[in-house]
Amino acid sequence: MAKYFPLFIDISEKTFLVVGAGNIAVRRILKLKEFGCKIIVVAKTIAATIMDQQDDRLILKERAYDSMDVEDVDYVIAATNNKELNEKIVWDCNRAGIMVNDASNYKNCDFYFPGIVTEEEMVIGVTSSGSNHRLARRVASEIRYNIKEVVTRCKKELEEDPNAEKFD
Ligand SMILES: C[C@@]1(CC(=O)O)c2cc3[nH]c(cc4nc(cc5[nH]c(cc(n2)[C@H]1CCC(=O)O)[C@@](C)(CC(=O)O)[C@@H]5CCC(=O)O)C(CC(=O)O)=C4CCC(=O)O)c(CCC(=O)O)c3CC(=O)O
Ligand SMILES: NC(=O)C1=CN([C@@H]2O[C@H](COP(=O)(O)OP(=O)(O)OC[C@H]3O[C@@H](n4cnc5c(N)ncnc54)[C@H](O)[C@@H]3O)[C@@H](O)[C@H]2O)C=CC1
Repeated sequence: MAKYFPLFIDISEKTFLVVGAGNIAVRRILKLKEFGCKIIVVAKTIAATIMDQQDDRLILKERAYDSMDVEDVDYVIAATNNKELNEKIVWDCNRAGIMVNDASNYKNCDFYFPGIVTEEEMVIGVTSSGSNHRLARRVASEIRYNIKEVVTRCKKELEEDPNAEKFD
């Protein structure tokens, strides 16, 4: 039975702390940015791709993580290449009652980061419930490829006949 429920949360007024700024963290930072939240990044080394994107919604702190960093944030993503450190971040968050995601250990996550597909106002999140990351990626990618056509066609059909339901 699937147990990860896709809550759609308004994060535009929320603050994320992302610890780490390598490949995985950057992928997530760029995706989160599309949803308008404030993001604080703490990392010993920050990837060049986001270095020039600093503004009042993306704060970059190039230094080692400190337990105090989880104070006053709403959600935390632990995405360093040090599993023990990610685990410590999870511990700090659990103690402070903050929702946390550990990119290196599916067992440590309060929430998963899904494969995300957006098309205009439509948002689709894909997860395999932590069971098969490659499959989640593949399925998200296939939906990404088809989404524009599906949304455009459904809109057109609804405009032509709002009562004609194709499927239940
Ligand atoms: C549980 C979860 C927790 C979380 O939220 O972090 C998690 C955990 C882990 N992923 C790992 C590996 C990989 N993850 C991917 C890809 C994605 N992983 C994503 C989400 C999640 N990953 C969460 C729910 C996953 C689910 O739904 O099943 C996606 C959907 C979203 C995103 O990451 O942006 C994104 C597709 C994005 C897209 O394309 O749309 C690939 C493929 C690739 O990158 O090409 C690989 C290599 C796999 C291989 O090679 O087999 C490892 C081992 C790390 C290590 O070995 O060190 C762990 C840790 C563990 O399993 O404990
Ligand atoms: N969930 C997912 O989709 C996937 C998760 N992973 C996991 O994600 C993690 C990160 O992987 P990558 O981004 O490829 O690593 P990376 O090596 O590209 O980046 C690691 C980042 O952690 C930072 N860091 C290390 N020690 C730190 C400290 N004490 N304080 C602050 N920052 C520190 C580094 O400065 C760097 O920015 C790994 O643990 C890996 O197991 C890997 C593949 C996919």
